[in-house]
Amino acid sequence: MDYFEFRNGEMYAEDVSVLRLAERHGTPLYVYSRATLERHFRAFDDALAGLEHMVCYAVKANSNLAVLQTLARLGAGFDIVSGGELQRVLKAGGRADRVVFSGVGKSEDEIRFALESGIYCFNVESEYELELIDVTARLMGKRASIALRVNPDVDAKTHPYISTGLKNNKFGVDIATAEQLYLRAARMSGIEILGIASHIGSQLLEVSPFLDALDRVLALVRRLADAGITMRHIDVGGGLGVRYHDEKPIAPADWAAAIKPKFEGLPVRVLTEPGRAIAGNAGILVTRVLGIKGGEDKRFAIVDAAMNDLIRPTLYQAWMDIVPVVQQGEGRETQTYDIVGPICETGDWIGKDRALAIATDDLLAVRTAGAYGFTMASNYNSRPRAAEVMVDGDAETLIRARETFDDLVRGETLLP
Ligand SMILES: Cc1ncc(COP(=O)(O)O)c(C=O)c1O
Ligand SMILES: N[C@@H](CCCC[NH3+])C(=O)O
Repeated sequence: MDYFEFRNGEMYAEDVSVLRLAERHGTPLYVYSRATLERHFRAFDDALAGLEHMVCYAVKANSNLAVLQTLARLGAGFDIVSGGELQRVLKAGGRADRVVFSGVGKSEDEIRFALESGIYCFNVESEYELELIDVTARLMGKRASIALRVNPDVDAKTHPYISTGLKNNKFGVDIATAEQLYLRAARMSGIEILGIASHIGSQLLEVSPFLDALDRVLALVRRLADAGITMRHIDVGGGLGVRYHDEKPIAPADWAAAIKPKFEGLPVRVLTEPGRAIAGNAGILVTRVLGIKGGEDKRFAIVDAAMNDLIRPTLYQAWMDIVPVVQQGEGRETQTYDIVGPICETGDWIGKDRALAIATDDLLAVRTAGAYGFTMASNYNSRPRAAEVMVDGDAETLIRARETFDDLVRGETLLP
């Protein structure tokens, strides 16, 4: 559910007209709803009530500072995958001691920055990384808290590009060899073992892969306990899906109800790292129809948003809902369009074969664009990145200004 609704045929973001937002801030424009972000975070937090837990919002989904600040104020933890994301969390007022640092390729600089900042835990993804964290921590006179991110080899039944927990995915430590690595870690003086993590993929629409992965993780937890290594937390990774089209997402409460019995009698803290399920439906991308071309065989609506603004359709053949911001019948016949951007790539499309009653200058909203929208944007074709606006009730704040042409050449040097 979200707070983008139609009133008298016109789309509203909470209590603000999307048409007005586009007039004020131009297009393409990302619009976020603060109430939606808050409600989704609370849905996870409430669902895990009764268990000691920490909901670590996956910053990669949407790292706008105001988004992070909104969640930090609710007491969120954060899942980061780079030093840049840590910087953003700290700048937004997030607490370092609620940060877990995932990612397959942490650099020494990033590890040092995380240790200096006092993060809660590194999710370690390989033996060489464990060694690097150990050495770095010792040189700094510190001990690094870690969890091993184990790869449970479970099919999450999602798009191959966003599956993370299969043996042939690059993520994590093979669960079969993890016990040996824990035993090594236990002997490292720069390392303190805190827990165990796994992550099986994103946009998951079934609970069973979570349960399969958890069973494998818990079997390892028991073996480790026998070896004298106790886990203080278990990070149950795997991102709940959202509705882009006709998917039936799992509610956080149902997910929590399914996993809770597994933790009965286990004195551990439960962590989870939702990104898309918190931010996805909290955002739309507003774009203007620049013109229409083609005829009977093929019609294109050229819009001012492109794959540099929203790459999900191009990258994953993702279906994203596209709706007119103002539903107006007059002078508009419903036709089938490919909705394409101005970028010089055949693959630059936002939607294909969409039946829409639209005309030049109309505004369209791409729904469920709050996650992996702006964060995956680029300057390809030297296009300035879009502005971002946060709506809160009937108030709005420009939380990131549109880039200018000057921004596009800033920081570069001509040869002498
Ligand atoms: C380790 C880790 N944490 C969190 C996420 C966020 O996933 P989602 O946005 O599906 O919740 C991902 C993405 O797959 C991930 O790999
Ligand atoms: N960027 C992906 C999800 C990646 C999840 C992170 N491992 C998407 O837009 O669906």
